[in-house]
Amino acid sequence: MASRPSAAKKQPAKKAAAPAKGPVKKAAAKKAPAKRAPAKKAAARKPAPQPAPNPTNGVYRLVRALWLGLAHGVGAVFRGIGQGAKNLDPAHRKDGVALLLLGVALIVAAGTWADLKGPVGDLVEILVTGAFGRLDLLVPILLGAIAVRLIRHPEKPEANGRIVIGLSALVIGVLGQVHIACGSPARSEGMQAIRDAGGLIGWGAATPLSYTMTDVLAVPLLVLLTVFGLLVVTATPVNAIPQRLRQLGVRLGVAHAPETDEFTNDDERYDEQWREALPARPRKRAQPAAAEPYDPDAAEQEALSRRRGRPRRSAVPQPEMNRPMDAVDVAAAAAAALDGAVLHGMPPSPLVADLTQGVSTGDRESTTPTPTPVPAARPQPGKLKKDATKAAGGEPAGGAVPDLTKTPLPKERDLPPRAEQLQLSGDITYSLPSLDSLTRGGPGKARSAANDAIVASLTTVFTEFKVDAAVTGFTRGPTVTRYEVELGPAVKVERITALTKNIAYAVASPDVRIISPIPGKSAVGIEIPNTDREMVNLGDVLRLAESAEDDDPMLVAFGKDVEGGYVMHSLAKMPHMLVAGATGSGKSSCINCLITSIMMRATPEDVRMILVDPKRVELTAYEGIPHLITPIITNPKRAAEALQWVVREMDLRYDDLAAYGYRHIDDFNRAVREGKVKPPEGSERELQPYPYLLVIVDELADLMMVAPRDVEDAIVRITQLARAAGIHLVLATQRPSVDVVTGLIKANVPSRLAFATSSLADSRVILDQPGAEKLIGKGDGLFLPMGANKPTRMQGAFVTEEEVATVVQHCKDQMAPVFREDVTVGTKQKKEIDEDIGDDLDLLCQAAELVVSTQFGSTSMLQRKLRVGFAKAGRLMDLMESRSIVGPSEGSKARDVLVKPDELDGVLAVIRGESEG
Ligand SMILES: Nc1ncnc2c1ncn2[C@@H]1O[C@H](COP(=O)(O)OP(=O)(O)OP(=O)(O)O)[C@@H](O)[C@H]1O
Repeated sequence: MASRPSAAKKQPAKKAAAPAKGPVKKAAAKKAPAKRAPAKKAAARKPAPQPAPNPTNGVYRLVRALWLGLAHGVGAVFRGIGQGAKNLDPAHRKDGVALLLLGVALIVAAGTWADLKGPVGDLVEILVTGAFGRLDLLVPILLGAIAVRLIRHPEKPEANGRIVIGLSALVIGVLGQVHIACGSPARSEGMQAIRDAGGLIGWGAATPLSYTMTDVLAVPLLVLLTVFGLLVVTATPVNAIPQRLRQLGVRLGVAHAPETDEFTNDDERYDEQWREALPARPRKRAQPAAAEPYDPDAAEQEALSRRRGRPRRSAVPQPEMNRPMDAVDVAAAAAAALDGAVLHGMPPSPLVADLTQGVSTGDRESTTPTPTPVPAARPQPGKLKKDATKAAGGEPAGGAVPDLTKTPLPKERDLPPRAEQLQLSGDITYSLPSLDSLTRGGPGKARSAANDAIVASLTTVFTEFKVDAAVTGFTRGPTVTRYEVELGPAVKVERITALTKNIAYAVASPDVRIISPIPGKSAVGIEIPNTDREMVNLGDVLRLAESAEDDDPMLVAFGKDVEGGYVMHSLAKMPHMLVAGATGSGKSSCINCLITSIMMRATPEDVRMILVDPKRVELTAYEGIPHLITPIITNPKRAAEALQWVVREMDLRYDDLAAYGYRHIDDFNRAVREGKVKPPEGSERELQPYPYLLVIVDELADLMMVAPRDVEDAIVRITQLARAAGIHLVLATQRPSVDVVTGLIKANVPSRLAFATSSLADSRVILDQPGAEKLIGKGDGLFLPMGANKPTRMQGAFVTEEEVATVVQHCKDQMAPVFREDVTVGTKQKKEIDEDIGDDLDLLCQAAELVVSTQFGSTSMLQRKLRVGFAKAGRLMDLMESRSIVGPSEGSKARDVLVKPDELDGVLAVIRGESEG
């Protein structure tokens, strides 16, 4: 009814405008007069006040102008202050609020506690006592507490809302109860009666409840409100109350602190052990941004430059340059230069080498001629072991741990003093298992009735929803078929994606995945699981690799993609991979395929493996294969140690690469095979090609639980550098959460294989995109190799336990594994360093080495060579005397040295506390 007159009013205006402007302008013409009409009316009404008496007109204008000027001025001042306050540092603002609250608390305290007189006192009584009743005394305390909290925790603004809500509930609940407890005075009894009870707040909270439900129900409800307020203020969920009470009891000293978590203890103990065992290497963390695309070359270059940044020292000793050499110098230089091997039949010591190097790089200028440096001979590990054993009175020093890798060298040398490489022992002729040991599958179905039925269903859906699209073909993979849909002109791709649920309904499968577009085609792909899925046999994939005559030993079979092509990749090019998916999704089968592929295609000379299986049952089938360099590791702590060993191995390989001038282990190996590289003269080392080292971890989460920092550090270090050293990681986990697959790990592991995940979040962690949550398990995977930005869907290959057993037996029959004993013994023995050595362990070792290798027990030599004061040198001498390394002092004469150079290793082991255990 109301609209009708206005429509009627508009009508004439429209008509009037229409003939002049034409139809296009109709709308504008329609609106404009309608809007203007009321304005005109107002204008017509306005002139009424205008006729002001003429004589006062000027004064009126003046007063108005003055008033407006004043108002603008005051407004500008306040706006300026407001703007200034906005620009104020948030910390100052918070402090200001807190101090303001403190001031208010002070005033309220004066008004309520001290009965302040005057207008402020009256105001406090009206506002505070009026609102809070007899609990007004608590208001200053409350305000004070809030102010103190604001000052102490300004960084937690998110808690403010919670505290306001909690306090409000608390105050209302308590005051309501006080009101009821004081006899529920009504408004009619006067304001004083209400002030003597719970105040207006109490009255407001209790009266409606009492009125509608009687006091009997009102009180428990108000108690509940109070409890709620208390819980909110203290941020305590109801189920955490016992724990909070226990904590409170512990704080008040009436309860005992609960036992610390076993893992925490373990972690601490483990960290402690590593701190003891590892050389003091600065704990540097690489910080590649997780979001940045992985560039292995850049990462490697960066990591390499960091390595090169560290001072390098020559193993070749150089005598001191700045003053005439005395007898001591000559003895020290000669012992080190001739490497002890000539003089005393013992290998050179890295410490001595470093010491002599330190002598030569003094900060003074050279004045004396330098003796010709003699290249240092390389030590013989076998011999070293024997020596270490001998020194500790016939007991094996440091267990069966080979010396050179057990105590990682603190400094880099041009040539690592070791001859031990991972290698096949003897002249074994190793034959690879025959492909016949793996079952042969069929070629795979090309088309089935199920596919035709789905094409029909899709066509029906498009027709029913009136989408101009048609299925133009499909490619059938083992698990899913991808139907290609071409759209008509001007049909949006979104119309297909919007139909996902309808398509899923029509084909009776929830796992419909839409790819838009199919890479390289102007078509939308709809992946729908096959009702008649097929298995992909590992043997079939490997047969293809064989026929392709690709002899890369690291080439492994992954499965078959949705277009029916076999998926194979070289792990050496990946260069590190993350395999993740929910339990039962097919990870272990994938790992089995990887290991079996390696066994089928590579000799232990080509590829060596470290298998980490914290679940204990997944990889037991591979126990004893010759490709292993250590028994399968099931203890997560040992696994963490093994990763540290891999870092050391990588460092040693890099040392070789640097020393012989190669950039990649493949080039070095080729040169070794062609006899192009020779060990330096005097070295007894026999150069061997380095095998690839493949480290497979079947549950990363278990490792990350035990030693997250060390594992992450090691993984990051390995993944950054190991590519050129021929070391590759495969990390599998069924818990792809951010605390397991951390940003750092992700940023350095560029190839990802996702099997079915339980959530979209997991898919994002693995692939940085959704998709894996739509996979259907049992080997259905999305593969994102390094450099690709769209994952490929594939069905993982499968190898049966019997096939694995046959291949393993073949390998085991040919040779036994040659284990490296030092892989997991890094910290096996708890070190017991004598108390009197204290922090001087390193110095003492250096002193012992210097004295024994020079056979010269002089305190002043220690002073000079170790650059320590007289007191420290004397103390070192005393420590050596108490360990029977040197004899007693004979005045100004040098002391007798009681240890022969070939016993030095044992003595050092004893000093380091490694000989027992
Ligand atoms: N590629 C595959 N082809 C066919 N079936 C498979 C494939 N992969 C896995 N399956 C089936 O799924 C089952 C579970 O696979 P698998 O043990 O590899 O899962 P998982 O992800 O390792 O689980 P968990 O983490 O619990 O060990 C297997 O027993 C097998 O029947």
